[in-house]
Amino acid sequence: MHQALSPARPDDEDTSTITPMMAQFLEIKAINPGYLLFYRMGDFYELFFEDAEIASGALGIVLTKRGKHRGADIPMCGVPIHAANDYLNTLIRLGHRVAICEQVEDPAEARKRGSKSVVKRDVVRLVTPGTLTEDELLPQRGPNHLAALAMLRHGEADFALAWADISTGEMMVMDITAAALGDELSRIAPAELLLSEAAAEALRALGLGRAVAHMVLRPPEAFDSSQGAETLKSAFADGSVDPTAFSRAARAALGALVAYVAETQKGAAPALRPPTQERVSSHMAIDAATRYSLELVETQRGQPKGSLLAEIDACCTPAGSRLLARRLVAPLTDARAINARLDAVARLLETPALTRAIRQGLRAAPDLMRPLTRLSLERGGPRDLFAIGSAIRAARDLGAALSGEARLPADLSAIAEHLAAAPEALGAELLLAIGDNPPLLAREGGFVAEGYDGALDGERALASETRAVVAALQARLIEMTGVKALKIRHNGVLGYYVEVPASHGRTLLEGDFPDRFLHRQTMANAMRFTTAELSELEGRIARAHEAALGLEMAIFARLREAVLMETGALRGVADGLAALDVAAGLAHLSAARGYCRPEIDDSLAFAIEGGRHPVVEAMLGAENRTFVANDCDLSEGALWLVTGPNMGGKSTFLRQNAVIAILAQTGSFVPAARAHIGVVDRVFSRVGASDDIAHGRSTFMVEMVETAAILNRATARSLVVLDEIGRGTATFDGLSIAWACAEALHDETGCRALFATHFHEMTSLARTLARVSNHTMAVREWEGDVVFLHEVKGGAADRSYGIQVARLAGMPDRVLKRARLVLTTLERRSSGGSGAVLDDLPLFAHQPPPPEPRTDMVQTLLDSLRPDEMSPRQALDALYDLKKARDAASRR
Ligand SMILES: Nc1ncnc2c1ncn2[C@@H]1O[C@H](COP(=O)(O)OP(=O)(O)OP(=O)(O)O)[C@@H](O)[C@H]1O
Repeated sequence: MHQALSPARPDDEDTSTITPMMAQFLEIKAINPGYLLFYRMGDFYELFFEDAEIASGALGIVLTKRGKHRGADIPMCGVPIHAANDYLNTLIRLGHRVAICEQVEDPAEARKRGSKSVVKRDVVRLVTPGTLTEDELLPQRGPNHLAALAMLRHGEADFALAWADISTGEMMVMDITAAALGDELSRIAPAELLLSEAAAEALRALGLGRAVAHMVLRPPEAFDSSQGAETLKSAFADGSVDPTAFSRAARAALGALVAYVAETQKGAAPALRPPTQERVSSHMAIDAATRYSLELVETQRGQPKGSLLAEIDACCTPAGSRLLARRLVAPLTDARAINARLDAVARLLETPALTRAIRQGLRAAPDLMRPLTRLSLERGGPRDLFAIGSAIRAARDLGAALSGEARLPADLSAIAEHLAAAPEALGAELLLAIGDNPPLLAREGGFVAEGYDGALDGERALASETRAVVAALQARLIEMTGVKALKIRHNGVLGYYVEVPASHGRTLLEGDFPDRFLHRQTMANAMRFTTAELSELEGRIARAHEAALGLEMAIFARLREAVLMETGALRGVADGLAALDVAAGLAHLSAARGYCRPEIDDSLAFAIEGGRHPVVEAMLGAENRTFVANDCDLSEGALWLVTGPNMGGKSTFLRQNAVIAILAQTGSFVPAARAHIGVVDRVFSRVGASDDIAHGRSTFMVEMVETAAILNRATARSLVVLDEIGRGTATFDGLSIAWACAEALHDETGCRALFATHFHEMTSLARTLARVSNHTMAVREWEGDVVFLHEVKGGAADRSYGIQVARLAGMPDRVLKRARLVLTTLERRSSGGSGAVLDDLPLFAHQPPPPEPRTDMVQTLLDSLRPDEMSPRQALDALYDLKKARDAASRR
């Protein structure tokens, strides 16, 4: 958590020994505790004291020193302005927060106050992980959330979580219980979480002390609900937000969030949207362990590539990808809403030419929300205006293409309406006004297209006509002075000046010329003069430049204002584009991968025919291997016990069914031949457990904690997918726990469940529990090897084939032989009915294995020889091989 980085305060200082600049630094530093201070000096941001030490370590830049403070050197390091974003990026990723302190007056003004005076500086912005707006600093295809957690205590603690993506202006809020906090924090994945010390304490007590990497402690008063209501009222001065519509906790969370945004953006108003209220029950609950187990948005190694999201994301725009990511981690639970999304995908699938055209149009549509936010924060530039213009044009075209279609499903016609409302005139004006390849920032000018503004064109012409004017003047002066080598030149010190070779200098210093030519410099071989005419020309050009820049800035301001006036419509357009991109992307994916439309209703069905795992299928496809499709029917609370060898495809089968449920409720078609799913309220998947060293919990402990959570939270509507519960402890303990869990899921929860186990004893549950049935992964034995068919069939596995799998893995022969011996003994004993097999297991009566029969290898070699087909050379080689084999056998 963030603390003040430097305790130094100006009033602690002996001010007589510190320079005015250092005094200014310390003052600014003191009012921005917890931030690394980027202190602007010329073309650098400098950092001092502890900030410099932290930054030089984090950024790998040289730590130097500058002057002394209380007798000690002041550590310093600096980053050049032009590369500041790269350095900021690194610091923010490491969880630091940075205060950007700029010079806020012209150094000339400061000089007027005396030679020792310091240029006024002020913090213009606080950069924190959750409040980024620059494209270079933001994740391209994912959201960047800032969240605030408010906690009210009356008996039980009541929480509310508010979160926003500052770069797009979306803001959400949710009342939430302590039990649901972990799931929601992991779904929202805030880049930064604001909370009070008391709420942080509560999170720690819930085992969520590390649920968010960057937590920022705020004082308790930041979470005052009446203050929160006031903050909301003034942030949405148009009355679009009624604070009484939210609970007390929600007002507190929203207030803290909005106030922090204002504080970090230093009063520039970000284009936040009125908050949307979410309810925990409106989406399928997927806890952190399930998200991890199913590799929804990243793999278990933390890579986006290889995740389910990466596999199904066929979107053409970053905004579409962001929306898909949001939908995938929060699938819907309302069958009607899910079907509405599926209708849109189905319709686009039926009209491939339209879908192709839409996707092409989307590729030409730049991101709309991030430029809009930057403009509203006064951080935008011509490139943002141009992007908005292009997006409007693309939206109008797409809207027209959609509206031309008959009988559009509801979701698509809502999208078409949003797109048709794109402010056409504004879009056209922006594209007319801004020239090609516009710069990021407006300050240098040169971005308004030629022909857009007559007055601007006039000023520009004047500035560019300079060359001709100078040439004419030079010719006149040559004629007047008779000095053929006279030249008009320009430099930064003199501006425009006349230069003549030294030998002609005298000419201009005599007669009437000194009235006209003012001597300025004598060089080794030239003399320089200025003239009134040249000064006037200089002034005119500078004024033309200034006037052109002034006109451009006025045009920029007017266009920016016009864009901001349309914020509401543009948000609708952005939403429409993103939703269209998701639907078209999913239609494209379904066509390419042969997905089917799932049948979704409020029943308790879960019937999948020919289901596949999208990621494993794609991976196998890349190697020209085929995925074996499998059926699964868990309707009405059925529990499938799945046994079978390792590597047989159990984990894949378990995961694919959970993934199909999630995809279906996200509104996507699914990798199956047919799927009928009654809405699932929660998915729990524990496949491939890992230990949690960071929390000091062993694999077994993690598994037990997670299984306990499932038994406590699953309902009859849930889908539970469990892999090898109880394998991490002694056989009988493990078996007993697995047995009791299966019974509890069947008798008490009654949920739809897949339960994979290596305990073959459990298969007898099918005889006593009505909805339990046995299934196994088919294998074939061939010449002592095991071949996995990856096919799920009814019945129990007869053996586990562990030793064969170990052999495939390259386990040494000696060890395999010994294992076979142990296995045979164990099997003989247990089938003999003796309960106490453990005491005299061969584990404790280890005999070295009998030596290999000497002839084995020699025999094999001999058998393989075909003397009639051998050349003399091959026969000789075979003889050597035989001798070698005999020697090796006798050494054993
Ligand atoms: N249905 C399938 N069709 C084709 N190949 C498959 C199928 N299912 C799994 N495989 C292949 O088999 C490999 C092993 O699958 P999986 O990890 O699901 O096995 P497992 O039985 O869970 O093994 P373990 O118990 O050791 O974790 C996969 O990486 C994949 O290459």
